[in-house]
Amino acid sequence: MSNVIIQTENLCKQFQKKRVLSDLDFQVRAGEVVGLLGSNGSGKTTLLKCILGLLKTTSGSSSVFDQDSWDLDASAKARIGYVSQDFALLPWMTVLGLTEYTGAFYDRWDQEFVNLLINEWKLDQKQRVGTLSAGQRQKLAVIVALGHRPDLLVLDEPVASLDPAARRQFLQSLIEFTENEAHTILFSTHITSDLERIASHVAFLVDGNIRFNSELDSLKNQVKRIRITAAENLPPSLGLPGTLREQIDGNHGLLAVNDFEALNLEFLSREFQATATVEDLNLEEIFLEVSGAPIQPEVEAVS
Ligand SMILES: Nc1ncnc2c1ncn2[C@@H]1O[C@H](COP(=O)(O)OP(=O)(O)OP(=O)(O)O)[C@@H](O)[C@H]1O
Repeated sequence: MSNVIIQTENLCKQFQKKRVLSDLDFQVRAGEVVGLLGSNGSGKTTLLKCILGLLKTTSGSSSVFDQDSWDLDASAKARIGYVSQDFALLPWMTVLGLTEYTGAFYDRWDQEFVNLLINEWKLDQKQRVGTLSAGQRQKLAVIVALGHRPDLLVLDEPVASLDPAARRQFLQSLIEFTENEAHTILFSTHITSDLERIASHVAFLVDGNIRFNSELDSLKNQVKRIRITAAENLPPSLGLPGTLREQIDGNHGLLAVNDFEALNLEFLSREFQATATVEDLNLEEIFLEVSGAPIQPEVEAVS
């Protein structure tokens, strides 16, 4: 059996004349916790909805559990948990009532696990859903999505309304959820620190396409910032492979590269009599480099 859970090939999504996703290839394998990072309006929600068959792709293909996303059968749908950004919960029900009501739709609903999460996340079982705060409602929506212990959990900005303590607790529960059983999680976020805490893989959505989709650690080994000081003025471009950004100012250069391991630093000293300092980047800095957003480090070498 294939361990590919999600697969898109040449996926395009257009709204009227506006192209949001363009020839997008993406893969998520069993057991991965993938954080989808992208700026506002980059198409994260659109991609998640195409994957889940809630939006029809304009062209290309998308599948989940080897089934066409647009044509998922009931058994495939039962293996998915999804929390959208604009989730709706029945306001007149109590917290407990809503979970029990939802559970009736699933064969493998785990009310004991649900009750545990309600307690851990400090929700009041008897409170009416309509009177919950935005953060409490978000917690409940996630609990409802977890109750049938889905093989694939898709969360669109799951922590947007949660305060830092609640975010930490939520992420801890999510980690436990994935550690105990082989679950696959795809979640979109713009909070890179959360992503660093729980994701095994990171995918950047930039200009309608997935720019990187790799393990978090290997991403950090690949993408580096390099400060160069040469004996004489440097040319406008050093022509290094995998350059994401290049700023040259006289004999100083500041580069970001996406394949540091393949880079031959000796070439720099030979060609330009240059010395190079290599800097590690955190995930936020990597995203800014990959997405081509303006960033501010000085070109001058640090002493
Ligand atoms: N139904 C729609 N009709 C027309 N345009 C749409 C529709 N849905 C989304 N869009 C547009 O597609 C683009 C991507 O939107 P999407 O909601 O997928 O982005 P996002 O990355 O999830 O953004 P955010 O981080 O702000 O939630 C936006 O420019 C949005 O205006």
